[in-house]
Amino acid sequence: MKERIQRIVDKMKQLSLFHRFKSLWRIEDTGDNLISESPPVPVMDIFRRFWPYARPYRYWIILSLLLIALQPIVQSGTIWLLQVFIDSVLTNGDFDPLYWLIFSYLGLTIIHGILYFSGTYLSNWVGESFILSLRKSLFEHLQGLSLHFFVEHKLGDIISRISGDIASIERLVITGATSAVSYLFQIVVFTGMLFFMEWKLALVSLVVVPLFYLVTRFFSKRIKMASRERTRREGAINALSEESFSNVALMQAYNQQEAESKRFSLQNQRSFKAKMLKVRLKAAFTPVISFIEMAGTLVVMVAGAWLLFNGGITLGTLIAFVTLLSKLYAPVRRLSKLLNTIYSASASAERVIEYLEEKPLVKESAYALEHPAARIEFDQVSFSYPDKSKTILSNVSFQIEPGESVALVGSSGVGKSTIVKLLMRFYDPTNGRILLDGNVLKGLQIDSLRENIAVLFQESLIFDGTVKENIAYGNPGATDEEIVKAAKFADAHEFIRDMDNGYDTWIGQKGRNLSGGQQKRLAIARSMIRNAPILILDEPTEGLDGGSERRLLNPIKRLMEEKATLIITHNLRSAAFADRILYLEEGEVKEMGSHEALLAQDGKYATLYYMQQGETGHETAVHSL
Ligand SMILES: Nc1ncnc2c1ncn2[C@@H]1O[C@H](COP(=O)(O)OP(=O)(O)OP(=O)(O)O)[C@@H](O)[C@H]1O
Repeated sequence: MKERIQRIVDKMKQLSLFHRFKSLWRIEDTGDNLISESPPVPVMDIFRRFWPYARPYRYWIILSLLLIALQPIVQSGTIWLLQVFIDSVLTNGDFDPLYWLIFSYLGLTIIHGILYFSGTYLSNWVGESFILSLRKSLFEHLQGLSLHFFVEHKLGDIISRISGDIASIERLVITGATSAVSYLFQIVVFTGMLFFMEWKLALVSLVVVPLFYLVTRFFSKRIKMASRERTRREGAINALSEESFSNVALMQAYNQQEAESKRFSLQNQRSFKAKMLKVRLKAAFTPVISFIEMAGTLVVMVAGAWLLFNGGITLGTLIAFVTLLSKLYAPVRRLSKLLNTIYSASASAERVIEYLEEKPLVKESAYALEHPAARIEFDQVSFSYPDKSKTILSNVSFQIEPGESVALVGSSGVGKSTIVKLLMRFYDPTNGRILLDGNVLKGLQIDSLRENIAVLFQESLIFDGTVKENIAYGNPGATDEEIVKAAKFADAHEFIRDMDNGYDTWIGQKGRNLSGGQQKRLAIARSMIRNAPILILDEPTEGLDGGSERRLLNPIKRLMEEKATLIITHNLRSAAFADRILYLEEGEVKEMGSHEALLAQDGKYATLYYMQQGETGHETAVHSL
């Protein structure tokens, strides 16, 4: 016998049945962290964290609870009317109460309808208003985070948290809390009635309460795990879709559709597995709870029968007790199910809390700078990116006087764009100071600093809107005349006029309906209309052919007039017309001076310059301007 059992156990091990059964209820660790898990937060802390958003609606929540609670009372009234109808009208043949019975029945049905409509409408209104204010505040919070946050996090996942995860929190804070209150209320009332009816049997019926608790805890924990996995995978699916479709040209040009589909399917399969685990858990939960309920009822019936035969209670009390017990189990079951919903919603809440806890890297200050002359000074500035050990800039010092232009040149990755990011306060220096008109940048209100800067990014950032809207982005209060003037300055007026709807032409997502040069000129017009005393030009002629480049140089020079300008460029023809040039190497300023002075110095700048001239094979465009 012992051997036979051992053989069965061995066979089970061989088939790894036990392991397979266990793995049916677990999330397998795939080690794939496309979107990492958010830190766990206890449910009560989540509730406390989000309650302030629901607080303004607390009286409406109470009213909707009342409306919901009144509905079963009215329904019970209609059942009572039916009883009166059967007992008085049908059984006794007394037709007197018939008229008031009919009117009362109609009246109660109308009242029930009104209660149902107002209760449903109000509870949904409260829920949606909560989502509205939470989503708005998360959006505003994210807008205030540093650029670094958006470098570190996937855009698709951010969108998935703003849209899907936010809505789940409502199920926890509003629907969850209000339903929990109403179920608890029913449980307290029914338990009180059971004790009032027969306290000994009531005590016996409580035997299964710890079982309810343990089973619910077991399932809730696993449902939460599955929900965390599911929301994480949904974030990954969004992130992959966003990435693939925003690089659709690259994907198609390199025939990467299949590889992208594989990556996408993998995340979908993991999301599917997590969802199926959740379904298994939820589907298994209901029969397990029913089994406990039945066990509780059986225990009560056995104890009741014993009490009945020993003269402790009457048969009527026993039947009424068991009927009432089944009424108690309904809210208990609902409460247990609700706990599962709350735990699964808490997985989404953790993802939102993770973002809400993020703080901007740069601290805001109160001092707003008005109309600066724009004298910029970098004083022994050193910098490393957060959590990175590599020093990107070390002891960089230079000044830009009002109206002066300075070009930053040097090989790729030397830290030119990083200097701009520091000037715009996307980051603060690790050491040293940056000053504007003698004020340390860290002590200035960020908005007031950026209001005084017009920036022409390397990649012309065009958004889905009209030509007019894209130019006016630099100064939302600009008049039509000012927009046209800026476009003329930027040599953009001609091509805009030739478009189907002129300045009202829709230019499509990321300006895909425009050529590279046209996008650049629109971006110049936008910088122009800002009329800020500081100008930053990041690779202004990058990616343009010689003709387009020459056409752009004039508007750029016009844009630079009377502004403190910082130009980043690899193209030394564009650098040459700056008043001063800073040659950077390994995060340090190696040479500084005018184009002519640096050529006379015959150092690294001069070598690079002559090398480029040799490559392009023609004289500097500067002299031809
Ligand atoms: N967000 C970031 N986190 C960590 N390192 C970064 C980050 N951004 C840039 N770097 C690193 O900082 C260094 C300087 O980058 P930066 O963009 O300033 O160079 P650059 O001189 O402007 O280069 P390019 O001429 O190619 O545009 C590079 O080594 C880059 O890898």
